[in-house]
Amino acid sequence: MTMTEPHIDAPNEPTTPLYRLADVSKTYTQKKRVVKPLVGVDLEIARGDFVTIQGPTGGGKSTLLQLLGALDRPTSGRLTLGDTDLAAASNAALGSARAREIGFVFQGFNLIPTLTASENVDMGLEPLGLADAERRARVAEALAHVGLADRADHRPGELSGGQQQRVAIARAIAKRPRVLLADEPTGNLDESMRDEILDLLQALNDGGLTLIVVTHDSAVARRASRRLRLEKGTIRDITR
Ligand SMILES: Nc1ncnc2c1ncn2[C@@H]1O[C@H](COP(=O)(O)OP(=O)(O)OP(=O)(O)O)[C@@H](O)[C@H]1O
Repeated sequence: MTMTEPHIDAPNEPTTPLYRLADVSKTYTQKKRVVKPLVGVDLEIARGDFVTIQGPTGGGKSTLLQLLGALDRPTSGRLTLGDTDLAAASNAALGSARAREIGFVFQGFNLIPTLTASENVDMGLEPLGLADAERRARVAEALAHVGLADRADHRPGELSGGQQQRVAIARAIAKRPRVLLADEPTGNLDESMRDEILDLLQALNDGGLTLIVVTHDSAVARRASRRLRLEKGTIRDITR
C-alpha cells in the first residue's frame, strides 16, 4: 500500500460516513462557571472529504477537533469513527484510535527539536509495534512523500517553517491514518509556504485521505470541498 492509498475499510463501509455525531454536546465547568462550547451538534463527515471548520474565536472549533481526535469525550450525545463509539470508548480504546486511525497536524508543528526529521516521523510509529524494517521503510516513504527525502537527517532548527510542517505531516501519515485532523496548519507560515502546504494536503486528499482542518484562513477554506462554520457551539454548513 502506498502512502496515499486510503485506509482499507470493510467491504460494507465505504458508503457509511467516517464520522457520525448525533446531538453531541460538551460542557466544561470551572470554578462553578459553566461553558458550553458544543451544543447538540449533528454532523456526518464522509470518507475522503476535505472539510474546513471556521468560526469566531471561542466558538468551539478546538473542542470539536479534540472530540474528533479521540482526545476527549462528549458530555452527551453519540460520536462514532467508523465502528468505534468514541463517546463510550475506554481510555485504552481512545488511545488506540489516536495511535492507529487519526493523524494530527498543529499550527506550531510540535516537532521535537533535538531529533532529526526521520526520528520525529518515527516517533509517530512507536505505538504501532511494527518490525524495525517496516518502521524504517514507512519513515523513508513518508519523508519522500512530502518531498523531504534529502532532509531526513536535519533537525527542525535546520529546516524552514514549511519544511517543518511537512515533517509533521510525514509523521501524521506514516501511521496510515483514516483521517488527518489539522488545527491552523498554515497559521505560522508565510503565503508561499502556506500554498506549498495546501498543495500537499490537497494531494493527500486526492489520494483518498479524509481531511478536517480548523482554520481562520479563507485561502485554506477555498480548497475544501465542504466548509463548516461553528459559532456559539452550533454548526452550520456554509459550502456554496
Ligand atoms: N478544558 C477547558 N476547560 C474549560 N473551558 C474550556 C476548556 N477548553 C475550552 N474551553 C472553553 O470553551 C470555549 C470554546 O473553546 P475552543 O478552544 O473550542 O474555541 P475555538 O473556536 O477553538 O477558539 P480559537 O479560535 O480561539 O482557538 C471557550 O470559551 C473556552 O474558554
